[in-house]
Amino acid sequence: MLSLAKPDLLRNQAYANGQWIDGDTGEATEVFNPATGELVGSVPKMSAAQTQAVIAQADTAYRSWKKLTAKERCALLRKWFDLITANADDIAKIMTAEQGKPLTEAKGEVGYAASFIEWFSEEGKRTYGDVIPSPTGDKRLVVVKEPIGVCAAITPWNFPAAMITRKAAPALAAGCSMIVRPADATPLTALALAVLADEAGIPAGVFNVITGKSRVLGGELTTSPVIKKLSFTGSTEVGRVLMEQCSPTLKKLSMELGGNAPFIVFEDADLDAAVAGAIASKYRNAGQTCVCTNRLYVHDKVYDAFAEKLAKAVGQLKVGNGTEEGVTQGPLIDNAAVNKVEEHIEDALSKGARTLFGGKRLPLGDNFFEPTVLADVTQDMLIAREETFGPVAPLFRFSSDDEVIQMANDTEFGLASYFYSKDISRVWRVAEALEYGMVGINTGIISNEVAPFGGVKQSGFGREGSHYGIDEYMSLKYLCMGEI
Ligand SMILES: NC(=O)C1=CN([C@@H]2O[C@H](COP(=O)(O)OP(=O)(O)OC[C@H]3O[C@@H](n4cnc5c(N)ncnc54)[C@H](OP(=O)(O)O)[C@@H]3O)[C@@H](O)[C@H]2O)C=CC1
Ligand SMILES: O=C(O)[C@H](O)CS(=O)(=O)O
Repeated sequence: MLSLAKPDLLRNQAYANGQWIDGDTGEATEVFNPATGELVGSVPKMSAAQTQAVIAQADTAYRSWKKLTAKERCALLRKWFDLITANADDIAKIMTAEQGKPLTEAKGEVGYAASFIEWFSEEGKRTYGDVIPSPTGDKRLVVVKEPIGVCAAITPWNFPAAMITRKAAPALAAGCSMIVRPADATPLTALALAVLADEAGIPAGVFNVITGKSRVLGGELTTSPVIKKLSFTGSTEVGRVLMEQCSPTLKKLSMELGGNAPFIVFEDADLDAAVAGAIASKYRNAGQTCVCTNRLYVHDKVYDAFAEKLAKAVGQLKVGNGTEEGVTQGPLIDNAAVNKVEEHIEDALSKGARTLFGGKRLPLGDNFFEPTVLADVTQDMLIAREETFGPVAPLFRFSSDDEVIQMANDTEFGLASYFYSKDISRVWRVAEALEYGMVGINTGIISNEVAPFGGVKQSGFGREGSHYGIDEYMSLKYLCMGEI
């Protein structure tokens, strides 16, 4: 049993229209600790009819919520931010129990999640429109921004708090209501956020967390004409399905999908900095983030030195239960994730790659895998084309800028990319040539609340965070006044 300072943060009911509710299917989804296999909690399986009722209630709530001033809405968001910050330790414990990430990372994610609420509690007061100089003397032209309406979010298990607030905060700040359907594996963190939204005084029906079968609830959220916006974070495959389901009702969409990030080490790179950046980018959340480095391209002249340094640094990582002191890598989310890691490693080795470190499951539990470094990896291997979503760093060689840019761009994905070089001319040339939504230059960590997060190509579209993020939840209205 989790030891929480605020035990009522751990819920076994869904939260809708300001009420804690059971599912009318009479069934529940159990939530298990990926490190120990222990039961952490359970959540109800709501029905399609219940989901439809939540959508109707969220529509009613939206019509009142949008009438508050931005300042009034943002004051409530600020209270939510303050409560999350005050309860960060408890939320982190719940997150580590259901997702597995080390407590230090979980605490960091709670701060990251709260930062979106803080940011949009400020941005919400700056949704400025335009006054346009009229082309004719008898007219006056004005553009105003308006909340788009009832919104839905379908979120993944890898960031159980931040992927929710990165969507709910701008939506609520803009004057929308929001229905979140979190992943079955990690619903408890989302429900803890709902406890605090309720305590902050966010009105009933404005922020809702529903639980149940993804296809059943997602089927209602994507097809209801009342839902005007869907924001999804997850795999590209599912993103395509949801986009198709949303098309009859022409919803506004944000799609934060899969990645295949290149990490390029040029011959003039600071190798120690590059190793630190590679560790940060590759092994965060045990490699289970969409912006994790998936391929490392190292110039021939520094390949051996970098490989040796990286393997040594990876050997310092401590794998274990996220609640243990000093653990830097927890378990993967489930056995399927471990199987995918093994498949990528076995394929690479069978085609000529070498293991520099790791490469095996750990006897700590079903979902633990060694942080791994592979050498002599080539573009024909699975690991070059598919997102591993696990703690494996494959090293590729290159000998020229043109060659590595071609290899880095040789993917259907375009989310995050990284490179290390001290040559300012090369920095600009490579940054402009990389076909990605985000480029980390001499850093492996690029995510924050003030910058636009998102991708191109098959990594999706739309931007989250930054001053762009709130426009995803608003629409423009043009007022044309004649007879002046
Ligand atoms: N671009 C980004 O920011 C991110 C991208 N991803 C990508 O997602 C993948 C890993 O995350 P993962 O959670 O497994 O991704 P999935 O796409 O499988 O799941 C994401 C969410 O969608 C739900 N879902 C799945 N199928 C459907 C459906 N048919 N209808 C409605 N909802 C559905 C899942 O529910 P449930 O799990 O309960 O079945 C989950 O809540 C990787 O490819 C990763 O790169 C992940 C995180 C961030
Ligand atoms: O879902 C993810 O992987 C996150 O978007 C990555 S980040 O925003 O935490 O970097």
